[in-house]
This record gives sequence, structure tokens and C-alpha cells, in this order.
Amino acid sequence: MAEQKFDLVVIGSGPAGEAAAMSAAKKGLRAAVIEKRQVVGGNCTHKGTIPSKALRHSVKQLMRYNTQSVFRALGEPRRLTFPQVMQTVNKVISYQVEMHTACYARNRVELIVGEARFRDTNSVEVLLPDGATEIISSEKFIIATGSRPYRPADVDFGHARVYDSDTILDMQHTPHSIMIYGAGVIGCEYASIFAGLGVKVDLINTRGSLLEFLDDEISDALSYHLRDMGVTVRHREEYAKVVPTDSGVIMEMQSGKRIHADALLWCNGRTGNTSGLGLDSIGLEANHRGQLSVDEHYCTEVDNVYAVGDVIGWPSLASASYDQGRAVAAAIVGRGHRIIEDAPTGIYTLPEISSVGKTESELTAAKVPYEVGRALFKHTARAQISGERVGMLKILFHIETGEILGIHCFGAEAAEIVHIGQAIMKQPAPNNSIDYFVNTTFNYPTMAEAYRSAALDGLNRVARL
Ligand SMILES: Cc1cc2nc3c(=O)[nH]c(=O)nc-3n(C[C@H](O)[C@H](O)[C@H](O)COP(=O)(O)OP(=O)(O)OC[C@H]3O[C@@H](n4cnc5c(N)ncnc54)[C@H](O)[C@@H]3O)c2cc1C
Ligand SMILES: NC(=O)c1ccc[n+]([C@@H]2O[C@H](COP(=O)([O-])OP(=O)(O)OC[C@H]3O[C@@H](n4cnc5c(N)ncnc54)[C@H](O)[C@@H]3O)[C@@H](O)[C@H]2O)c1
Repeated sequence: MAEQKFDLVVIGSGPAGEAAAMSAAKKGLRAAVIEKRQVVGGNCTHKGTIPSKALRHSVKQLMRYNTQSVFRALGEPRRLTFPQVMQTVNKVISYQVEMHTACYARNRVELIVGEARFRDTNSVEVLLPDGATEIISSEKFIIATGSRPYRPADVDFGHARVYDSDTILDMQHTPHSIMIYGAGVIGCEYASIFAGLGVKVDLINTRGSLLEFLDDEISDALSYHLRDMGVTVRHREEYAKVVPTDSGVIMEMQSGKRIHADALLWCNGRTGNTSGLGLDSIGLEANHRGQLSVDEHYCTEVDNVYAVGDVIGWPSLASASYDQGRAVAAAIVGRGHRIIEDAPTGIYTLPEISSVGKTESELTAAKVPYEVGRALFKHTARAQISGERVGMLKILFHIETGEILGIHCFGAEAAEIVHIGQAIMKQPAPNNSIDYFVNTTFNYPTMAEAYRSAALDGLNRVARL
């Protein structure tokens, strides 16, 4: 058995692991990443963020072609199959893998392909693809093993018509109908994708409204637009039994309903990837969702073992995982770091949704005197030109100080547009002010115009008080 020794070993090459390793190497540590998949990028690149966003982009292009009259000169509305759309997705994944792989060589981070399992607090055993094992020793470890879809034991995921967000990417046909169980972010995004492909979608929500953490108005808008696309949204439903058959899947609900579709996409919850890590060898224990707890330095209860990314739970975003990776490297070398707790929300449904800061409900509960300014995208020149007229920007600001407290947006490019407001919100007082949007000249026609309109709308309300 060969043995190698490093200053830092990172387990997992997703956004959290990659950022941690690259950042540590730049800070002078001899770093290695162990990845059990043959290629780098993590579930983010291969199963989660990248494939779902690339899929959604292609579907959005198709919808534009099919719905905008200007394209009728080129031809009649067309359909694409799921496997056809997946071809473009696979190209994006290849570009991503190429780019991420180059980072390892450039930053002299050793990449070891194999599955890591702790032997003790200073070494792991790596099961290599050829079945051999290797011992890797290190001063410090970072667990960045990510997460996978949660699979309840009473649902047969081995059946050809039952999918989760990993296996859906391998679907070789386009079903006529699909039921999506779990209306969280993943469920809502896939509901948009399948509805955009012309598939009949049943979106089954275990809660009372869609994405309850969103501002109510935005959550309502999402429900409206999903229904407008033909999605049947069912709230407060729990499954009793899933019965897959040769011709489809029947879901018997606790409410007594029986819902039938050609396929089931299960999107209810995720589990941290900790079960194969040999955590008991180092005295660590994951919670019932497979997640690890960390302190303000992203350190676990074992003082040379750290954890970042989905494996530590909330917010379970690629965006936050990258930043947590950089933060843990800074914490390890003692150069100051920030705790990542202010990630914006970017949800790639159709329409897209994005927000940062407080919601109206939160501000009302906290008795903060705020006012709201709104701008509808359909009133901006840019949206009229692009033909993407659905959407709204909403700014919540303090009545007395003008401080921006929350930005909530839905519509085309919402996830980009929110960053304009986020940049101002991050300024220290008195620069975080709604006045910025009325005292600054923006390019025209751009969606930034929506900020000016929303700010004027809000300030006019205050003036009328
Ligand atoms: C469908 C979907 C869509 C998403 N969309 C978005 C989005 O739009 N925006 C966003 O910010 N986030 C999104 N996310 C969340 C995002 O993908 C995750 O937050 C992110 O991937 C977490 O990164 P990570 O580095 O923690 O782990 P992962 O990306 O999960 O990578 C972990 C890696 O560790 C490896 N590994 C596990 N165990 C071992 C072991 N024992 N030895 C060696 N290697 C191991 C795995 O093979 C994997 O490659 C989405 C997730 C899903 C599922
Ligand atoms: N665009 C994005 O940022 C994006 C896209 C997809 C996924 N993600 C991330 O991936 C993670 C997983 O997404 P998701 O949609 O699976 O999760 P989620 O947390 O949004 O929930 C999925 C569904 O599971 C249900 N659920 C969760 N916990 C439950 C419980 N204890 N009991 C009953 N029902 C429960 C929710 O009600 C929801 O219907 C999220 O944390 C999300 O941030 C982000």
C-alpha cells in the first residue's frame, strides 16, 4: 500500500471542495482533493445546478421560439424531446469539467480519484477505481462530500418510471405526463422545465404554499405562472403509497386522491453524503439527514476536521458552497474569514425568481416601519423590446432612514437583476439608501430602469403619508 502525506486533504470536488483546495494551495498549503467520481465538479456539475440550469435554458429558448410571433417567419412552433435537450446539457457539463480540471494542475492541487474513508483523525483509506487501496495522511481534512436525493424506503427507485433529480437526467424519452412530488426549489424548477417541454405536470406540495420562504407576492406569482403554463399545483398533500406499473405511476394520497402520470419525479428532500466516510473512526456523528455540525470556523467536533457545502446543511447552494470553501481555507490558515449567511436566493423557475434581505412578512412581524416600491417589467422599454414582459421588482425600504431592507424580483434575468440592489444593500449607512436609485443615471434601455421606477413608486408612497 502506497502512502502520501499532505497539509490538507479535501474530500469531494464540488464547489465547496474545489474552492477550499484552490484557496488553501494559494495560501501555501500542500493540498489534495479526493473525488470518487472519475471527473471533477461534484454533484453541482454532474447532477444538480449545471444540468438543471442548462436544461432550463434550452427549454426557455424553445418557448421563446414557439411563442414569439417574430419567429413564425422561420417556421411553425416545434417540440424537442427530453433526450434532445439533454445533448446540449452534456456539452455544458464537458466544458465545465475541462475548466475545473485545469484549475487542479494550475494550482498544483493533487487530484486523487477514489472513495475516501477515515481510518483515524490523520489518515483516510482511498478505494481506487481498480479496487486497490491507498492511505493518504494529512494534518487537516475538509469534508465536502455534498448531498444526494433522499429516497424513502417505501418508494421503488429501481422502477423504470420512478426518478429522482439525479436519475431524471438519464431519462431516454419524453413522458406525456409527469408528477413531481415535493414542491421545493428542485420540484418547482423541474415543473417549469417539463411544462416548457409540453409535458402535463402535477406538482404535489406537502406545504400550504409554494416556496414559503419567499415573499408572499412572489410565491403567489410563481403559483399563478406555473398554473398558467398548465401545471396542476396541489398543496397540503402527502403520499400514502406509490404504485409504479408498466404503464405509469399511481400515487395514493393520504387525502384519498389517486394521482396518475407516466412518470414520477421525486424531489422531497436531500441527505448529506456521510454514510460511507467512516465517521465513527474519528468520533464524529452525522444527524438524521446525514449532515454535520460545524462551529464558526467550519470546524467539526474533531479539531483538525472541517466541513463545508451541502454536507453541513443550510443554505445548500452552490453559491454559498464556493464561498464556504474559501472561508474554511482562510480559517485554517488563520487569516480571517467570513461566515456565509447572506446568500441571495436565485430560483430558475419560469419565471425566474430572486431575492435578498427581508420579506414583507418578516418586517411586519418585527414591527419595522417599511414601505414598498414596485415596478412591473411590462412597463420597462427593455422588457417590451425583449418580449419578456412578465415580472416585477419590489424594493422594501425603511420609511425613516431609506435603508433598503429587501429586494424581491421575478421575471427574466431576475437572478442577475437582484445583484444591483444587493450591492447597494451591502453599503454601510448612510450609503445603503433607496435614494441611490433616483440619484443615479442608469443605461437605457436596461432592466436597471426597474430599480428607478420601483424607488420612485416607493418614495411617492412615503411622500403621500
Ligand atoms: C437539481 C439541483 C439544482 C440545483 N440548482 C442550484 C442552483 O441553481 N444554484 C445553486 O446555488 N445551487 C443549486 N443546487 C445546489 C448545489 O448543487 C449544491 O449546493 C452544491 O452542489 C453543493 O456543493 P458541494 O461542494 O457541497 O457538494 P457536491 O456538489 O455535492 O459534490 C460533492 C462531491 O463529493 C464526492 N464524494 C462524496 N463522498 C465521497 C467520498 N467518500 N470520497 C470521495 N469523494 C466523495 C461526490 O462524488 C461529489 O463529486 C442545486 C442542486 C440540485 C440537486
Ligand atoms: N436555484 C437554486 O438555488 C436551487 C435549485 C435547486 C436546489 N437548490 C438547493 O438544493 C436543496 C434541495 O432542494 P429541494 O427542492 O430538494 O429541497 P427543499 O428544501 O426546497 O424541499 C423539497 C421538498 O421537501 C419538502 N420537505 C423538506 N423537508 C421536509 C420535511 N422534514 N418534512 C416534509 N417535507 C419536507 C419541502 O416541503 C419541499 O416540498 C435546497 O436547499 C436548495 O437550496 C437550489
